[in-house]
Amino acid sequence: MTPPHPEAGARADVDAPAGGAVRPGARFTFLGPEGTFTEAALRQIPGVAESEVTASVSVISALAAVRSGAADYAMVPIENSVEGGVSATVDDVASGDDLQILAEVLVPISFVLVGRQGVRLEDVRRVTTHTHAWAQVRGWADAQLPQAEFTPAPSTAAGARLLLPQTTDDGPAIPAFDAAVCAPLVAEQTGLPVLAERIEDTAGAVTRFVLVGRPGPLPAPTGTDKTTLTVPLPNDHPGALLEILEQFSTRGINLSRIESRPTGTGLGQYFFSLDLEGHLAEERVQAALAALHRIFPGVRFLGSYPRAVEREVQVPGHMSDEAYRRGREWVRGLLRR
Ligand SMILES: O=C(O)C(=O)Cc1ccccc1
Repeated sequence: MTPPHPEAGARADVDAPAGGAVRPGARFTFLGPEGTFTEAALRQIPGVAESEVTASVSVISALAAVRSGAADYAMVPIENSVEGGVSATVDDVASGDDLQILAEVLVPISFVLVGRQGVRLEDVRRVTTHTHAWAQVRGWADAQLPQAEFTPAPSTAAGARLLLPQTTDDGPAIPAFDAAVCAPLVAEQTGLPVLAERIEDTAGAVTRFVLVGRPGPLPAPTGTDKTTLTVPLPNDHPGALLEILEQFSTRGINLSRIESRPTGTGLGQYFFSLDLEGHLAEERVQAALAALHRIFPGVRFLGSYPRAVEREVQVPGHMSDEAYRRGREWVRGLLRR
């Protein structure tokens, strides 16, 4: 198992009472199979070791299992410090039945190249792995494996398993791939030989994973929280992006991620996926969301949850809950005159 990142951590608590994150006896799923970075993220959630855990073959099927009730929570990758957003996750949570993020987990990422039995580094021609892993080793592969052709796999661990001895009805078959890029743990789990270690182009890369459930009570505010939203961007609304940003800026709300994604309905149709620093329990966050909803009724709330890296949110004095309350009371007083 990948050791926890020094800054990693998730405060979802399986024993948490109502208002806490994860229910006891919950069933979990993750982007599998055994040995993915996503599994390493899931194992950081307290109580998972004693819970029912099943592997899903893709992000989409993990989230579908939560929507259908086949699982209560899914761990999926959402963002990488080198490669950016994981589109399968960002897009899937933005449409269909509502889902809710309950926790985030950071996992440090380092890759090895494993080979099928008997293959040497210089013989590698066909490589497979997850597209996000390939994007993070492309420079190394260009230099060390200039002849190699890349084919995407559903996950790093799924790609590595394609190198194991295969048998068909006609007897043993040579695997379709020579090598795969995966976590060091997968080499231990499968016994596949390691052809090269630490092959990532950028040392210190971190992937952010989210634990997703069906809509329910919010994890309690901790003072170091994040809220995730998606906002459709009407293309007949001049200044729409500026108006979205203004709702946060005028309320002193910092954004920690913002990315645009095509809606898939036609060229020029986009939505924004963003994380803001703060919790829905805070007045300034409520005010920003209410304003966003007036202007963009399609805004979707995807959860408020503790940040993996604790960093107290600095709220300007005039944006505090107390300042909002005083303002409201003053106006009410005027109406009572
Ligand atoms: O394929 C995996 O192991 C995953 O969990 C997805 C992924 C791939 C590459 C970097 C981080 C996460």
